[in-house]
Amino acid sequence: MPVIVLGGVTAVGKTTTAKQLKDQYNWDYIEGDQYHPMSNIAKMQAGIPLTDEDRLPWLMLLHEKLKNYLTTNQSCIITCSALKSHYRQILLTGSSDPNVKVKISTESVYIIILTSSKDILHDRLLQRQNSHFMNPSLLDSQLQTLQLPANQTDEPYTYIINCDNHSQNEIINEIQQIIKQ
Ligand SMILES: Nc1ncnc2c1ncn2[C@@H]1O[C@H](COP(=O)(O)OP(=O)(O)OP(=O)(O)O)[C@@H](O)[C@H]1O
Ligand SMILES: O=C(O)[C@H](O)[C@@H](O)[C@H](O)[C@H](O)CO
Repeated sequence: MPVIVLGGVTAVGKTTTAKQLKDQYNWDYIEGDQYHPMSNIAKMQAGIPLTDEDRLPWLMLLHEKLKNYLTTNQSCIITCSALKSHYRQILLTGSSDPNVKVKISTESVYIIILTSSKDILHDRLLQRQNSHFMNPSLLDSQLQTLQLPANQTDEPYTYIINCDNHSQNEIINEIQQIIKQ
């Protein structure tokens, strides 16, 4: 039973893709943004980038969710930017100590980072700026913070999908291929 974390910078399509997967498979769906403390939402609204410290309690909460789904062998899609390798490690270990080893079984975990070009993201952010808390001015810092896995050996559970020139159905197909492997 897969537990999928959909990551990537703001406006890359995490929520859109998660909702389509939920509708298609009837899997549970956890919208990561709903677990940010209000202080984080206020910072993002004000155009202030989150720090590692700001993100830590949020990542820990999402780790608990992920762990519960894995231990009860239920499927779930979690949206969570998971921009840095260290954040993905926290999602899996529940600890910010890089020396703590992953204790959960990662064979059903798929952290899928969606990517897209800055121009596309910029246009999307401007289009939705009156209906979403995220301040479009944060795009640069999101892209600077994004750290893709160096190689599959370092992060065997992390995958990347470049969404440019892909229809929504093609993105879903790529995810289906990843979880079938
Ligand atoms: N593949 C796509 N093609 C065209 N538009 C898209 C695509 N995916 C998402 N969008 C649009 O881009 C905007 C951002 O999408 P979405 O909310 O899914 O991104 P997100 O990664 O969840 O963003 P955030 O993390 O900032 O909440 C929405 O207006 C959505 O309709
Ligand atoms: O790690 C982060 O900086 C945040 O999670 C952001 O990515 C936002 O929550 C999201 O993009 C807005 O929806």
